[in-house]
Amino acid sequence: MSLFTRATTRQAPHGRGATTTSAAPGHALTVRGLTIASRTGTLVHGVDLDVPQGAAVGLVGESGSGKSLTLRSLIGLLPRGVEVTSGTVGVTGQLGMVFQDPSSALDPLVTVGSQVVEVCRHVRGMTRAAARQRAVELFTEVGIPDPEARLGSYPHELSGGQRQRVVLAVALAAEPDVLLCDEPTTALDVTVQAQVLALVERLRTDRGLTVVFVSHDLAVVSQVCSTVNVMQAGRIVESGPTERVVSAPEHPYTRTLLDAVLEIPEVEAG
Ligand SMILES: Nc1ncnc2c1ncn2[C@@H]1O[C@H](COP(=O)(O)OP(=O)(O)OP(=O)(O)O)[C@@H](O)[C@H]1O
Repeated sequence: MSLFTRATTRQAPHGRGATTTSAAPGHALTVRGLTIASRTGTLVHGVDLDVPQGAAVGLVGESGSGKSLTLRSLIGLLPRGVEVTSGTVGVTGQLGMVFQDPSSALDPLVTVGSQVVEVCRHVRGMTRAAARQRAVELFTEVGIPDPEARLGSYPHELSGGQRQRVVLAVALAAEPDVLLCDEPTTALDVTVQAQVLALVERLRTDRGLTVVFVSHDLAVVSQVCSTVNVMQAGRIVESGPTERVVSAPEHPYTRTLLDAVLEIPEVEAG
């Protein structure tokens, strides 16, 4: 299942060393000194993050820089053997998570409609009929054509883009306030990726959702996020408004990420 939610007031299993509080006023998330370690050593070193309510904030860095662990720790989903050793995580509202690969996020043996219905019933306490109606509404909201008919489809019967839309519908079924997105478009081709990014942006503005968006691709993050945090080797090395970070990067590593984006040849539309 791709979705995990929790209430702020409940203690989440961040790890032995974490303290959970409410976020600073006006913020959905306030993270201070987040440190994550495994037996082999420290993987994330004292990360600070400020995510204002309703904003889209990006976390960008190459593979292995610690983005996923940072995101997963917020929702208590660190892998076995990895834990938060110190830090404060302030959360206001419910968190929902969308993972990179829609094929593994969805159960291949259950129809996509049932996967949304299950969340509506178990997280929202809806009756079966109300949950089915809600599933149709959510499929419509995320742009799945012929939503009633699509409820009965299995994940393999949908395109990659449609599967990621279903994953978003499953996440939205729990009515989260904050959507944590871990490379949600990486498995998609460029055109579909742009559509899903536009959808995330629309959901943010229409629903007033807060979005935390993780990607290795600065170009992708800059399409969605007004603020970006650049992560290298478990540390945030630069943060700021995306426009400033992209136009006048201060850290050499950010410049390297930008160069990587600029080296990609432009593809003609059409
Ligand atoms: N289960 C684990 N046990 C031990 N070390 C781990 C575990 N998972 C990740 N790591 C290590 O923690 C570091 C950060 O990993 P993380 O997955 O957060 O990076 P990332 O920036 O999200 O990269 P990717 O985009 O490839 O997932 C890496 O050095 C990785 O090898």
